[in-house]
Order: sequence, then C-alpha cells, then structure tokens
Amino acid sequence: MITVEHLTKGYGAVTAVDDVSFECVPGTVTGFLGPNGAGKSTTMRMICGLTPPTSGGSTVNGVAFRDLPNPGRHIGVLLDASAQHAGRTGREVLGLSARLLGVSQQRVTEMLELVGLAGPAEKRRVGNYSLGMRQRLGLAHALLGDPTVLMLDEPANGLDPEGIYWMRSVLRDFADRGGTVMLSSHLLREVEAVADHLVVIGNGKIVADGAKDELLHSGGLYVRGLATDALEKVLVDAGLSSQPTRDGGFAVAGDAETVGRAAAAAGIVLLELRPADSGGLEEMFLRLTSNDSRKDAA
Ligand SMILES: Nc1ncnc2c1ncn2[C@@H]1O[C@H](COP(=O)(O)OP(=O)(O)OP(=O)(O)O)[C@@H](O)[C@H]1O
Repeated sequence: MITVEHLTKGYGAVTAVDDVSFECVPGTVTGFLGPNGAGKSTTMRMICGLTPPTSGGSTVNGVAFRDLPNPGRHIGVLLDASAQHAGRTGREVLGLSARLLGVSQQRVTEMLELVGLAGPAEKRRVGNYSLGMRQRLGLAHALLGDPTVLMLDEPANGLDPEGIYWMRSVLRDFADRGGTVMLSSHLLREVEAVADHLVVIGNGKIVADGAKDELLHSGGLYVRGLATDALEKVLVDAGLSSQPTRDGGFAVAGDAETVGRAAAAAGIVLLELRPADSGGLEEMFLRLTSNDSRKDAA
C-alpha cells in the first residue's frame, strides 16, 4: 500500500509537485500518468525518501519510507535503470544487494531466471547491457527482497514489444498475488493494458484519479448506423446529446438501451453500439501534453 497525502515539492519558483494525494492499494496496478515534466519522478523520489518534500508526506504500508527497518523487504523501487554500477556483472549487482537485504544467493538466481538474464548475460558487465537488459536487471533488483510493493518509473523504456508484454505479465501477476504496483509512464496506451487504476498528473497537480474503466469510458457511447442523417435525427428526437465523429458515427451521452431502442423504432440498422473509446481521457491527456509539458520550458 502506498499512501500519498498533500505532497508538495517546490524548486525555487517551480512547484514540481503541488498538493498531491492518492493511494495505491494491494492487488492493483496503478498507472501514474503524466506528460514530461509533470512531476511523476519527483513524486516517486519523495515516496522513497530520496527527495525531502516541502510539505505533506507519504507512507509505504503505513510507515514513512525512512522509518522502514529494511525498506527493500517492503518496497522494490526502480527509478532509473541506467543508475547501476556499469563495471559489475548483473549477478554481482544482485549478489551485493542480496547481502544487504539479507536474502539468499538462491533468490538472486531465481530473479535472474525470472527476468531472462540467467546464463551468459548474468556474467556480462552492466555497462555492456542494452537499456532493455538494464530494465530487466532493475526489475530483478526491485523484486529481490520479496517486497509487497513495487514502484517503477517508466519501466517499459528501452524494452521491445515482447519485453513490454513480458513486463506487463510480471507486474500483473505480482498484483494478482496481492501486491501493490505503482508504475509511471508518459504514454496512456502503455499503462492502459496493465493498470486497474489511473492517477493522472499535469503541471504538478492531480487531474484525474479513478478506476481505469471508469476513466476510459467516461466518454459515453459510440454509435454508427447505415443511415447517418436519419440516425442523427433519431438521437436528437430522443433528447440525447451527440457529437458526430470523423468516421460517420456519433459520440452519445446516454445508455445503450435508449439508443438501441430509438434506432430500432426508426428502422435504422446499427453497425456499432459500444462504450466510446478512451476519447475523454486521451483528449485530456493530449491537452496536458501540449499545454503542461514543462520539459520544454525547463
Ligand atoms: N532537482 C531539481 N531542481 C529543479 N527543478 C527540478 C528538479 N527536479 C525536477 N525539477 C522540475 O520539476 C518539474 C517536474 O519534474 P519531474 O522530473 O518530476 O517530471 P516527470 O513527470 O517525471 O517528467 P519526465 O517524464 O520528463 O521524467 C519539472 O519542471 C522539472 O524541471
């Protein structure tokens, strides 16, 4: 469980994180979404005690990170896969951490196997790893202490499609076994496939927080029929608010039964009647990306 309460961080005139509160609960994957410079990394750094907040606080399983006796046994963190000792081999990196955490070398072997680095790869220096291999090692490192919480900053960076699919299945499995997962991304599509819950941050502030299905389908219904003009008239006559879409359909605020019955009564053949795509969230996300990206300004 991760609990964030009124977390705020100012850097001079910039408020990188502005009164942010949310929870990541056991058994779920929370996608922490926001454009570049939105405040994702700063929030994560505060959660794991690397950056002191200006105000507010956060806990992991009810305890402030800095007060956890052996933090790696509670929360596995992957903030920057490239920040690993380049001169050590993959096995050495994990082996040293295992000694610090008090876990066995057998666990090191298991984690290397889990992330697909067992064999020749584990004997290569991390400096010679691709970014995707570093992400795999970073995930093995995060899982090493058998924590109940995982917090990962952009873990899909550098992974190929097969690697992204694999990463999702590891995270999904971790959550399905009761673990808490928080992962950040600046790509909605990337977290959509794995997250149950979404927290969206823009310009340091939370702009959306809720179940993924609710947020993605807050755009109402999508309907498309054979006779476009007639369908539009039917929707108007039924008192339903609708917007034409570029592909000849309509985004409708209403329930499927009302739309379906109204179309049937008018003898209109419907080709599609379904929840709208992630239009609402995606549009909001695009707006954030165009207006709130502070990377350019920074
Ligand atoms: N150490 C720092 N000193 C000054 N400003 C900082 C510092 N760290 C972050 N910032 C600023 O805080 C804001 C949020 O940055 P942060 O790295 O948390 O965003 P992010 O959402 O993780 O972005 P990205 O996806 O690009 O990593 C940015 O405007 C950034 O320039």
